[in-house]
Amino acid sequence: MFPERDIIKILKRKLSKERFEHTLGVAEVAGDLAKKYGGSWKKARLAGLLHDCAKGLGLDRLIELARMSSFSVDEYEMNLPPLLHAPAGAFLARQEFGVNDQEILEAIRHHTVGSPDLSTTGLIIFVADFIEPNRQFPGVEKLRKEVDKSLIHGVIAACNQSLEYNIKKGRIIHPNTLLLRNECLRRIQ
Ligand SMILES: Nc1ncnc2c1ncn2[C@@H]1O[C@H](COP(=O)(O)OP(=O)(O)O)[C@@H](O)[C@H]1O
Repeated sequence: MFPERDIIKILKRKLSKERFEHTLGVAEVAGDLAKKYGGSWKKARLAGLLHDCAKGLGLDRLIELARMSSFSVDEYEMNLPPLLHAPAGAFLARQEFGVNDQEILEAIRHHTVGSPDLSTTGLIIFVADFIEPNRQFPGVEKLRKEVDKSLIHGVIAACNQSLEYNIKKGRIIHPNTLLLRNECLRRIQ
């Protein structure tokens, strides 16, 4: 696996300026959340750095990478192109960046819609993607406060945000976001 500084150099070349800054923001917040909530700082940072490594690739390439990925890609993802950079990213993280740690790869693979059995690193990346400092959307401050309460409260609020946003947009909803929300609600009851 490459050292962090080499990964950052490659990402700077591959990603747009905004996406690169978002990536650094997610890595920073993910590291802080790992310290606060007992995850691995190193895994959280690496998963944060690499979570969007496939963002910006064309649809054909995304489909190709997602098909090659050892992670299964479901019908929702195959039919919703904005979701494909997650499984494609997990594939690239292993092939191009030499990441073999399953927890990091799964955090990347599930970062967009979530999954009911996410690890601590997976939960951290899922929320960090919403609250990193460059994110500005109505409700982001409220979401940051929920993350301050607990990681699980933060994940529930992030699922709510994502579900409400995608419903308002009239989109087909990937059910994993709802399953993750239910699982987290069960954990705090
Ligand atoms: N459960 C879901 N069902 C359908 N689309 C979703 C779901 N969750 C997220 N999305 C959509 O997936 C896309 C990619 O999300 P994300 O990777 O977080 O994008 P970005 O980092 O560019 O904001 C967004 O358009 C988002 O609305």
